Amino acid sequence: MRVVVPFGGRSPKTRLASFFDADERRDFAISMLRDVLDAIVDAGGDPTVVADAPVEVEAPVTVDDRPLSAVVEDELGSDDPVAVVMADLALATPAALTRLFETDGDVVAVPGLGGGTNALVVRQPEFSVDYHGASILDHRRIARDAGLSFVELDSMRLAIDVDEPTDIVEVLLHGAGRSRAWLSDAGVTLECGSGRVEAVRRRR
Ligand SMILES: Nc1nc2c(ncn2[C@@H]2O[C@H](COP(=O)(O)OP(=O)(O)OP(=O)(O)O)[C@@H](O)[C@H]2O)c(=O)[nH]1
Ligand SMILES: C[C@H](OP(=O)(O)O)C(=O)O
Repeated sequence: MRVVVPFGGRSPKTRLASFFDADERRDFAISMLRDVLDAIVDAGGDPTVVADAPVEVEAPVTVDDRPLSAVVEDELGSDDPVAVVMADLALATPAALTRLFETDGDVVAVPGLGGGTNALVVRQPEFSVDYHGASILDHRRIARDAGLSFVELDSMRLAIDVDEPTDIVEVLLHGAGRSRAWLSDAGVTLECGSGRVEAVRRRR
């Protein structure tokens, strides 16, 4: 399946600014992108990165600096199915993505923690995207208004997009690829106190 991977590489992961400076955030974002691309290829997908600035990865990259929804919208609209998988799904595995690609429905969506839409499979050209905010609600409505079936996939590995420091905890707990290694190299570890487990950074 054709898989579009949007990547905002100019100023990524601003919500992690309490942990990482701008260069580090870009480096970490590229590590996650590479993990996601590997998982897509291992799941039999054919990825294209649609980025707002050039980035060197082992997949074709289209550079387009228009807003996210506009660039993804341009990738939809054909009769062939297309998937959209966000670049910050550091826990994505081939098995989780295979399940996504094989789930039936005019539109299959993986809700992200907090209301986003972490992944989509679109099999009907009448669907359109509206990202940001609680986009899962918008995507449900857009599908319903177009008379399309909208199937939501419950997947822990695809529901966690790495936006906030609490998401870093999940990468340290469950991650295996470059993203987890990058965090360890940056001195980020888990701190288990009396409350919820936290990520902390020991600066060197
Ligand atoms: N092509 C493209 N992709 C984007 C853009 N903004 C975000 N993305 C991608 O869309 C997905 C979700 O991004 P967000 O988590 O909302 O944004 P972010 O810039 O990575 O992080 P924040 O600065 O914390 O909002 C990720 O794959 C981003 O790389 C954009 O303007 N253009
Ligand atoms: C782009 C946005 O991502 P989030 O800000 O939820 O990470 C969304 O999924 O609508």
